[in-house]
Amino acid sequence: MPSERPSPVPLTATATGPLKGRVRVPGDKSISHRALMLGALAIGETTIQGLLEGDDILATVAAMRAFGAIVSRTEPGHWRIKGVGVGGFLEPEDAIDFGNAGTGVRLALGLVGSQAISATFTGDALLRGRPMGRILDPLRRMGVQVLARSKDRLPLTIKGPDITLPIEYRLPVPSARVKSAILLAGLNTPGITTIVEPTLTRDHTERMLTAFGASIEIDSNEDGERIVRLEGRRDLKAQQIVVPGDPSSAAFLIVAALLIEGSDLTIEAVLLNPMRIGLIETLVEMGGDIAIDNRRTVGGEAVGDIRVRASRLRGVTVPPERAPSMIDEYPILAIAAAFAEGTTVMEGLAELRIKESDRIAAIAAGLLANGVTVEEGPESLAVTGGAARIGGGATVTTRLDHRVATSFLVLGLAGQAPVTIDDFGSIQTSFPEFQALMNGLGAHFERAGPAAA
Ligand SMILES: O=C(O)C1=C[C@@H](OP(=O)(O)O)[C@@H](O)[C@H](O)C1
Ligand SMILES: C=C(OP(=O)(O)O)C(=O)O
Repeated sequence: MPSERPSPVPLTATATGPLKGRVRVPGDKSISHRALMLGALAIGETTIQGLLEGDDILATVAAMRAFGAIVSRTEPGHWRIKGVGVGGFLEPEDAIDFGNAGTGVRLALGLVGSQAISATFTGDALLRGRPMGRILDPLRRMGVQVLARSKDRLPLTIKGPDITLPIEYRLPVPSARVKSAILLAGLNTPGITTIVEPTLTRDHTERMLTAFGASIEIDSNEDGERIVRLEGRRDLKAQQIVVPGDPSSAAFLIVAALLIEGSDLTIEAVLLNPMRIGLIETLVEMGGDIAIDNRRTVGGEAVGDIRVRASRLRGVTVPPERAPSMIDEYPILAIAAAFAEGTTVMEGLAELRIKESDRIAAIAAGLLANGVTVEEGPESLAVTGGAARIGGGATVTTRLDHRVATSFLVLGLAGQAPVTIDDFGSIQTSFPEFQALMNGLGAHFERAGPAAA
């Protein structure tokens, strides 16, 4: 299991030539977690093609096995999962270790919370430090018991009642994971579980529940808020799922191609769910030459090929209401902003303080170390770009955060001087192929010795 990480290994990225050709990125992380979880509850055998094989998803595979689902890998990216039926999870013998996977554990707490079993969840040091209260509070209202040594942090044990209560829950924060955890708990809850969503968030759970044959309705109320109603205790039917490319991974290639002169890169078969494309919208506003070809629908999700040509960017103000559609992309947007003419202001970033790391602080410190002008606010970041020389051999502290690590490697590839990250191990969680894929496009990375303590 990924809980104890190997010693950190620094990696240096140096300026690379134009990125050209056609590439694919690994499967979407959000959809990969959900496909395994719904497959584990469905009747019959679900097949998944294009599953992300990063550490986060492998932790979900192990968890679904521990609850009784039969999961096998038939070839790279191809998996089969035989479900146990709604309400059929077995009580696991050992603690379920989610490593670094914040999404995995939060969705699983919901999925397992309404089963009449007891299960203990844990994770690596970073995950044990992250708050789980926003998931546990609604689960407690459904009747789930929670036992935690330290308030609402891992490791913790949950015990589902014989019959969970359906709730109506108005999301206090725009979080797809909170919404999804409650809907997953609703699957084994008699009656109707209702979510009121004042601000839209990614809707992969709703789309996939529909595909698996759940009884789910989506509506809006007179205030324009989105209402999701799920009737529980209905069978799910196994599906054949094709996971599109992860736009949050494609984001690194998109920005690299925009910044590196002479690039003309196409990233094929990327998920284009409207709640995931805020970064593309922002980069186009900044003057990025980005075109979408071959638009199609795959398994109920919009997909397309993204063609990116190197462009001169200018700073913009990114409105706070766009945050849910690009929440994991601010680190790489900040790198793009460092090369843009003028200042890019990013607002409404409160959620970034509680991701794998405090991402506002991590990005600001990394950019400052590389000579970029940054202003950090409690919920905002302003980056002034266009400096003559970006990078300078500075070592960036990634705080074990995969998005921070990958973003600063892109800075090194696009900048005038090399950039070193203190550890590239975290990239395994979401984009294990990053280095090989970039090498294939001509990029060069150098491994240094172990990081100084
Ligand atoms: O639902 C999901 O799969 C995710 C939702 C987002 O988190 P929040 O829902 O907490 O905003 C995102 O940051 C995370 O990487 C994945
Ligand atoms: C926040 C993220 O995910 P998680 O919390 O699942 O690690 C992310 O992938 O950027």
